[in-house]
Amino acid sequence: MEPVCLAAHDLACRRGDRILFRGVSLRVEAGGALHLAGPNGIGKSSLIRILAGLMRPYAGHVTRQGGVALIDERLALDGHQPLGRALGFWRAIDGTLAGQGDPFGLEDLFDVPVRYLSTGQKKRAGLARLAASGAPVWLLDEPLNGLDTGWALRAQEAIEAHRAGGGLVVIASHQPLGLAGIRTLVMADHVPPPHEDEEEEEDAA
Ligand SMILES: Nc1ncnc2c1ncn2[C@@H]1O[C@H](COP(=O)(O)OP(=O)(O)OP(=O)(O)O)[C@@H](O)[C@H]1O
Repeated sequence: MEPVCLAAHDLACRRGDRILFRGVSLRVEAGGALHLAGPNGIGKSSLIRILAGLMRPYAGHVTRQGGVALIDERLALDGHQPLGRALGFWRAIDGTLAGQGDPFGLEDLFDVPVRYLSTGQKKRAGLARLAASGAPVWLLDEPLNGLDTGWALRAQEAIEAHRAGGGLVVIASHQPLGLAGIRTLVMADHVPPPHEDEEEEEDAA
């Protein structure tokens, strides 16, 4: 079995003229879970994008072992396709097989165009695509947003099953999470003091 691990060393993130965070190091092994916690705008989504390799860090580096799957507020499914075909498109690209059951209760919606799905149904569709991707490293940006209580529990059960199967998860969430042994990265601990940005500009000049 291929090794599965996500690690980051001394990451800093700059957006516009602001350093959002610095000194973020983390390591999540197979079966592990890490919660990114902090208020709106602190940089959780930015960190997830850096971990996914979609954004370059201002400093530091990330190492990934194992394929990565991401969900965030952008639903990567064609809104004009019926849900069944939209999910099938990705199954063909990801090279995964159909017939993994219907853990997100979508079968009755397969003929409905993706754009007509409700917020929670869209979120379930995103989770179904993620689960079908076969990638061991899950990066989840607010995965429970829009889900009712029952589906939020089912989503967390799917995350636990993924971990039990040797996957790992990093989750940015404002919702309480009931995942066994999950660690928390408090983003507020990594916000630079005010005016540090300007000092940095002077150093660079
Ligand atoms: N392209 C950009 N250019 C400049 N600033 C940006 C850009 N994208 C995001 N930001 C800023 O970076 C900060 C962090 O945004 P981010 O989305 O990472 O926060 P977050 O912790 O995920 O917030 P939330 O809890 O609201 O989802 C915000 O102040 C945001 O306005």
